[in-house]
Amino acid sequence: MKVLVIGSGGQVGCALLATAPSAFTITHASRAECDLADADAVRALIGDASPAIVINAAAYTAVDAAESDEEAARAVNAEAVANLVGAHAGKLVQIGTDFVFDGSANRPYQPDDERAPLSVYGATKAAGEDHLRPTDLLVRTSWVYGAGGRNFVTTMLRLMREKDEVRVVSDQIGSPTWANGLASTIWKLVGKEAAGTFHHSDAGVASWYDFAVAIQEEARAMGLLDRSAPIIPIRTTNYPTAARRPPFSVLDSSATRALLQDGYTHWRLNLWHMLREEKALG
Ligand SMILES: NC(=O)C1=CN([C@@H]2O[C@H](COP(=O)(O)OP(=O)(O)OC[C@H]3O[C@@H](n4cnc5c(N)ncnc54)[C@H](OP(=O)(O)O)[C@@H]3O)[C@@H](O)[C@H]2O)C=CC1
Ligand SMILES: Cc1cn([C@H]2C[C@H](O)[C@@H](COP(=O)(O)OP(=O)(O)O[C@H]3O[C@@H](C)C(=O)[C@@H](O)[C@H]3O)O2)c(=O)[nH]c1=O
Repeated sequence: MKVLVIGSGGQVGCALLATAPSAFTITHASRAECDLADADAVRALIGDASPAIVINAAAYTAVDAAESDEEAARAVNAEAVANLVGAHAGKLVQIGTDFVFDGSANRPYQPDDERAPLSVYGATKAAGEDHLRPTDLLVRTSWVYGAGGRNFVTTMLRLMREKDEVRVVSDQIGSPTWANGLASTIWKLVGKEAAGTFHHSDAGVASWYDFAVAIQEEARAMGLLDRSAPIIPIRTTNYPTAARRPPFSVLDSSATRALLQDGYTHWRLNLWHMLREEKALG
């Protein structure tokens, strides 16, 4: 079966290419090959590739920059999804975010829970979800990181090498998720011909502070960091950002796990796997 992976230069796009099962014939396109905001370019790409399934891993993911760049964020996160649906009669697989929720829940978010995004990024991603058809597949995930990508883990490793101390918010709770595990779940859902909305996050919850502490501990243990910087827990109000973020955005992935009949992997174990890959990249 022919699958076109769009956004192949991003961290999830790379992970999808790295984990693609041999049963699928993969073609892929990066931003340089197709600007998703250009409806004609999208039509041409899909016409040339003639895939059965399109996986869209491209997005405007700069959460703070989106607050002052709404048009560009909407073009990629929402209008491009409409362009893809318009150009492709077969299944579209779209990747969604925990940031469509406002974080006021006192239990993990279910796929059909009400969305109430706090940020432009979250709002434009929610608008993108609204373009999907019942036959399409939406996989929402959270706090994604992959080796070689731009993400919280690689930012922390840099700050821990450069700074005398690192201050990290301890009052935003979520589930860090390894891009490779997410990609494997997407391929399994595609293999099962799943449609509708599914959640996939790694098991366990953490604050960004907890995550930073684990990153330093694991990176020190495997020799990826040769010094430790004090990590100071702070409140969100003491780390002002352009975008508001949900204080609690844990996703309930149990329906996904039940359908796939596979287990959860704890985020800390997947962090170790990612750091091993990061070390191998040098
Ligand atoms: N990162 C995270 O924590 C989370 C991500 N997600 C979702 O997962 C998906 C993948 O994210 P992730 O891999 O982390 O993000 P990345 O930022 O690593 O990758 C996104 C890719 O999209 C490309 N892109 C941006 N604009 C366009 C455009 N106009 N046309 C074509 N390509 C474009 C980027 O290219 P370039 O680099 O050249 O700009 C980049 O290669 C997204 O839908 C995101 O919303 C969901 C939850 C958490
Ligand atoms: C770099 C840094 C960030 N922070 C805070 C800011 C923020 O509240 C939190 C995470 O920061 P980041 O900007 O790295 O991550 P952020 O871009 O908010 O991550 C989000 O990205 C989008 C794409 C998603 O879909 C979400 O699931 C989520 O992963 O940590 C600190 O407290 N100290 C620091 O030194």
